[in-house]
Order: sequence, then C-alpha cells, then structure tokens
Amino acid sequence: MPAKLSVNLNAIAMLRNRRDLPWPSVTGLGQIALEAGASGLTVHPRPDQRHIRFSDLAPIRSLIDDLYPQTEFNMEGFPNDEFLDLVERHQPEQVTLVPDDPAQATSDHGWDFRLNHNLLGNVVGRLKKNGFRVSLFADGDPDVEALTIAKETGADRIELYTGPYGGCYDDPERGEILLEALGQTADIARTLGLEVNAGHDLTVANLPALAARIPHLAEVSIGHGLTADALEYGMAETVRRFCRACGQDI
Ligand SMILES: CC(=O)[C@@H](O)[C@H](O)COP(=O)(O)O
Ligand SMILES: NCC(=O)COP(=O)(O)O
Repeated sequence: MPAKLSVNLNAIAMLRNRRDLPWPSVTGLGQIALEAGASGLTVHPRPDQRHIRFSDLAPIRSLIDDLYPQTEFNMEGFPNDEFLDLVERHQPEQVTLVPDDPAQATSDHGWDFRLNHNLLGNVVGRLKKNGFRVSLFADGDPDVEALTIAKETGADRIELYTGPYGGCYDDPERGEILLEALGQTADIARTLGLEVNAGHDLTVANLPALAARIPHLAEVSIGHGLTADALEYGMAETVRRFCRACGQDI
C-alpha cells in the first residue's frame, strides 16, 4: 500500500502573513490539494503563530468535514496546554507530538524517549482516552530501547524526522547512510507494532527511495518542498507529482 500524502500548509500561511490580506488562502490551497488527491492536510500551529494562526484551524476542519470527509486533519505541536486545548477544540484525526521549543526556527529533532517517557505517557494516555490517533516525532536512530519506550507510551505511530536525509540533496553517499538508518528505525518500529509516518524536507527527488526502503510507510507530511514546487507547477499538479513519488497510481 503506497504511503498517503498529507499536505502541510505552514508555508502557505507564512506567505499569506506577509501582508494584512487573505491571500494566498490556506483553505483555498488546501482544497486544491485535497481535490488533486492528497489524503489529508497537516498544520503546525506554533505558539507564536508565525505561520498557521489558531484562527486557521476551524476553517480547515470545516473544509475536510464538509467537502472531503474521507481525508484527514493532522495537527502537529509540542504538547503544552495551549496546543492540547486546540486539539480538543478542532478534533484532528491525527495528533503528531514534536519536542519543539517555542524559539526553534523549525522542527529539527525527534523526542528523547528515555528523558520524556513520563510526559509522553501522560499526554498520549489523555489523547488516546479521547479517541485521537497519536504519532511521535522520532529521529532516524535504530535504538530498540528508545522505540520500545515510544511504544509503551501508547502511541499509534512514530513520524520519522527526515530533515538530515532531505538535506543530503548534494551528498548522495551520506544520504544512503541516513536512508538506511531511517529504514532500520522503521523496521524496528513495525516489529514493535508502531505504524510509521515520515516528514521534513522531503521532495519529489528523495521520496521514491524512502518509500522503496520503507514499504510499510503509512503517511508522509510535506510542506516546504511541496510549496516550492507548487510555485512552479501549480498546487494540483504538484500534489499529483508527490503522490506519484509515494508510489501512488494517480
Ligand atoms: C514536524 C515537522 O517536521 C514539520 O511539520 C514542522 O511542522 C515544520 O515546521 P515549520 O513549517 O514551522 O518549519
Ligand atoms: N511533519 C513534516 C511536515 O509536516 C512538513 O515538513 P516540511 O515538508 O515542511 O519540511
């Protein structure tokens, strides 16, 4: 089963926020993406609302509920009270917990599961009790003990942080090494009963090798590289290109 594509709207929101104007429309581009074949929309409402604003969340939820009920809403964020309140209010199908400090420029590492097993156990338990699918951001590090702790939190999935792999666009040898670490991490996760998502700096160029190495990859969430391509090919054609890069027959 090819990986599903969830389009991250952060970069669209960042462009919109340059002016006090409603375009480019986050929901408008999201609708084009879903119409073109994306399986869902992803947002990361950071505390400073640098791109996705809390006011964006209800319109995205409504877009999916009203027009594309077979698709999913994925909300990413650090599990502070503010984020968890947003999750409760907007009821995404998936919650992806990331260990981001508010000052971080972007998500640049996965969880330290040993250090955070109490925090994650409590938060995941609360989210699972309320019916959410929970994914935990994880480095490409085949650490059986750490991944076992991730499983023991009650999470459904890990999301492989693919930033270093994406950054190797000009260093194929290092890319191969990082890809294998991601693949071994995914293999261990599967053995433990965790499903596997992936995201960060994925592109049409680097996605096919990831999908081939991780045939059980459930979902990729992609924003920066996809938005860059959308400036060149348009959103609809870009979504189709990324779906094909996932191995989908679209
Ligand atoms: C978790 C992850 O890798 C990305 O989805 C992250 O949300 C990107 O955040 P920015 O778009 O703020 O860089
Ligand atoms: N979880 C990764 C994501 O949603 C988008 O990351 P990127 O493609 O913007 O780097």
